[in-house]
Amino acid sequence: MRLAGLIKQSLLLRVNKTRSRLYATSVDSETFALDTREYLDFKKQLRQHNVYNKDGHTCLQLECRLCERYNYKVQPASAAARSQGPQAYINKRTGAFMCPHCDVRSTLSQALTAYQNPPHIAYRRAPIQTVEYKSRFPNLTDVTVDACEALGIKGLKVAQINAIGVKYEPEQHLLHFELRNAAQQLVGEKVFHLEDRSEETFQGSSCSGLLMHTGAGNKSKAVLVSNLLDYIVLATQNIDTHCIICLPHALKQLPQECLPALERFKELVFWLNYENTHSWDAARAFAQKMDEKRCLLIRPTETEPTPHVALRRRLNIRHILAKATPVRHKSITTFSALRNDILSELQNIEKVNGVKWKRFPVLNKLLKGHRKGELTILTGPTGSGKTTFTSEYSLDLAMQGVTTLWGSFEIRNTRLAATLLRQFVGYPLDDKLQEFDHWATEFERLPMYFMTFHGQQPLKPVLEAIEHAQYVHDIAHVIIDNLQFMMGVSASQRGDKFWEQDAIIAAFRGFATKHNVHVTLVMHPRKERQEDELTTSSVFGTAKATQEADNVLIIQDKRLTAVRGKKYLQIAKNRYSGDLGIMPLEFDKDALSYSSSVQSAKRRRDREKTTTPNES
Ligand SMILES: Nc1ncnc2c1ncn2[C@@H]1O[C@H](COP(=O)(O)OP(=O)(O)OP(=O)(O)O)[C@@H](O)[C@H]1O
Ligand code: FES
Repeated sequence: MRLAGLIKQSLLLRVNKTRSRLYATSVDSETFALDTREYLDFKKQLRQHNVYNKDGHTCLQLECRLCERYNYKVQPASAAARSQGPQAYINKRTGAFMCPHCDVRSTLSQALTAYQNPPHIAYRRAPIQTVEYKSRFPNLTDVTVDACEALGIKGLKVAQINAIGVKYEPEQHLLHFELRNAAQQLVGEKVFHLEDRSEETFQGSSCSGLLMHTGAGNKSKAVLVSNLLDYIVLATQNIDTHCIICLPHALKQLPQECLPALERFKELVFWLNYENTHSWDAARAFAQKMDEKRCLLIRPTETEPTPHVALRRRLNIRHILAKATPVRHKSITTFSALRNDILSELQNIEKVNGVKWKRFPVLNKLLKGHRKGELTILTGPTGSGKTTFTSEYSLDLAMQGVTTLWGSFEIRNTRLAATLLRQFVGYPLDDKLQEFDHWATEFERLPMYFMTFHGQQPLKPVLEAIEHAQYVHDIAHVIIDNLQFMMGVSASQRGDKFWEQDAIIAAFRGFATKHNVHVTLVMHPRKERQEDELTTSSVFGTAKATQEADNVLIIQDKRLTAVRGKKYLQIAKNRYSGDLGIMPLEFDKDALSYSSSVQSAKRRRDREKTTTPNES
């Protein structure tokens, strides 16, 4: 009981602390810094406890469990129902946890305890806070005809301005507008002094208020304006495609508490009043804060002035709106758009390094691992074991859960699968057929798929098949053995052949990047004299192949040219870490394996077999 009291007290204290912090300036509200690891842990917890959440443009939206409004015992089971309850927001840049219903803001770690499910027996949720904003203007009336005329907006009727919820304060001769947050709570007010045409903003403990005219229907687009005159002009135009929103502090500041109310919009058009170059910079900063991808701009020009000037000049407001251009081009990005990804990469460097091979520790040392989105080219002389090696290298990854798609154009799928199975088992099954069922059942559990193409194939259907498999089966690794089989028979001229190969490599490069899939291409080298060592330029075709590839692996066979020559795999290009080197390829014919670890395990087993009878 004492513990319960303590927890309740401490939670209340936290909430109160947070509330008092809200009284400070909005600069203070930006001092939260996202701890990426904490954020990822939080998300993991949400997933584990099946808490409704939605990744939005600037915030993670989730059901609020902070206060007594959330009752663990009577929660609706369906996610749809839970998405209707009180929603809280976590700013993805700062990590601030905000609940507009109770006007509470806290840090992630403070909020975390509320999401344990079921909660600790002694845990008590904070009491519900009521958001109470008391207006400074108790004597508001409907807007009068005189007040409407004093605005000086051409053609504006008093009924129109009253219809959008504007009120009039006769004593101070001002127009009054309500500021509401994401939960539609009244949290502040904005006024327009008719005497000197100045504006003022008043907010309560929260700085989350926006002035919003939604009109009829559920709109997914909004126009943002920076002053009340522009707001009145647009809100009285009956624009049925966009909500009209007035920023609370023009271009001076945009507190992060305002962002949750903008989450539902897929498109935000900035039609702002840029008084000076500073305000242009501010607008760009706002766009970044709101997620540039959904922001469009109307640039201040003679033909596209701010809304109330446009109305005065009898310009077509809807035409100007339609001309808004995206802030961001889909092919151009900025460092700030990438910074969270970079941070997350740095914090998860082991994951970024990729999946480690169990059979090839040397490859781990040099390549660091197998990563998605890369293009690997493997080459080597005819019959040197390219297919056998690729088969084992892909099997190793598939055994660790890398979903793999094989495109074997050279050898039939049955033969390839037989090789994979033998490598999986570690010995041939020809004289142990009784074991076949057992091993085949085990093998079937691997996430491996095979394309049914065989022989010469055009690129297009192959890419379509891969794209389908990638979507349906979440393929992470595609192997094409080998590339020369995708080249048309008709391209007999040398020049055409090179061009065609380059085009195929470029297509796979693009595919790897676009779908974040690792593509391994097996290629024949250009014909060179056997005694010459293969180099990256030995890869058949132009330099394009090696330029496009992230990794180039070459099987070097020195057995034919030197008495004590060996076979090894040379890492001739490694874009990720830059480490080059070689991996000896000792072959075990029984297991069709090049793996030193498989071979030493086998030697150990053999030794044990021979020593055991003597011992017994
Ligand atoms: N180091 C080795 N020693 C002996 N035999 C090997 C060795 N490596 C592979 N082999 C065998 O050589 C044969 C050819 O191997 P594989 O098909 O993998 O070569 P490839 O380079 O893909 O051939 P191609 O150039 O025809 O595509 C296979 O039967 C394989 O078991
Ligand atoms: S509903 Fe979120 S804190 Fe009360």
